[in-house]
Amino acid sequence: MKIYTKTGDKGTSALYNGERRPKDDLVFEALGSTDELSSLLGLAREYCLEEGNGLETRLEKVQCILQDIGSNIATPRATSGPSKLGMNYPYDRTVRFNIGKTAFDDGGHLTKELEVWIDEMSESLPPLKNFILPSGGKASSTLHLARSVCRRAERHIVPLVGQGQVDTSSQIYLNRLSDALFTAARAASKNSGRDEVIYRRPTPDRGA
Ligand SMILES: Nc1ncnc2c1ncn2[C@@H]1O[C@H](COP(=O)(O)OP(=O)(O)OP(=O)(O)O)[C@@H](O)[C@H]1O
Repeated sequence: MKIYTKTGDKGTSALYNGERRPKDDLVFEALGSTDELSSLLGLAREYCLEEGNGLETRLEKVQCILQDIGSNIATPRATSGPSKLGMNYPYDRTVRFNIGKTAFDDGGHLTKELEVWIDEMSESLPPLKNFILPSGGKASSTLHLARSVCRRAERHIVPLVGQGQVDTSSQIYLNRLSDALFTAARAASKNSGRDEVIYRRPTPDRGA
């Protein structure tokens, strides 16, 4: 089967439940920013490997989770049947994870994993006293870029969660992920032996 079906040429595309919407629908904004975030994490992973900072395994897991969040976004709750949403929808509260098919309810466990990772990394970082500018080598700067795209993905997902189209766990995970990526950027900077560049209030150059 060819990758180009040409069905998107008129500016609409399909969701996982078969529904077609214009490509500027919020759901595609959210899908697009999640996809962009995963692509950036792929680049960050390459730099992490080059710099030998050991962050790449965690980032790969995050990319897999983003894939699940993408499926969650692409399958609006109200207009999707159980065959698309998965076995555990409506959620079975006795089940620890409800990440069957396209439902995304991690019971807080994947988010907790991010918190543990943040706490571990923070232990060996100096306390934050200033604004940090995206900097600190290629891995660090790419992680900062990923962090800012993560926040855009969160902005896109918030209204969809508000409308009941996307699961709340996806939103909570993205919120924690931006903190994890910020901390990972700091850890990568430290590992590369580069000073964090901090914000200093700019003053006019002499003669200006
Ligand atoms: N511009 C876009 N931004 C974000 N997500 C998109 C966009 N276009 C498509 N998608 C999503 O990605 C999925 C795969 O993309 P694909 O390129 O096959 O879609 P298409 O443009 O509708 O089809 P085709 O490229 O074959 O004409 C789509 O089913 C849709 O959910």
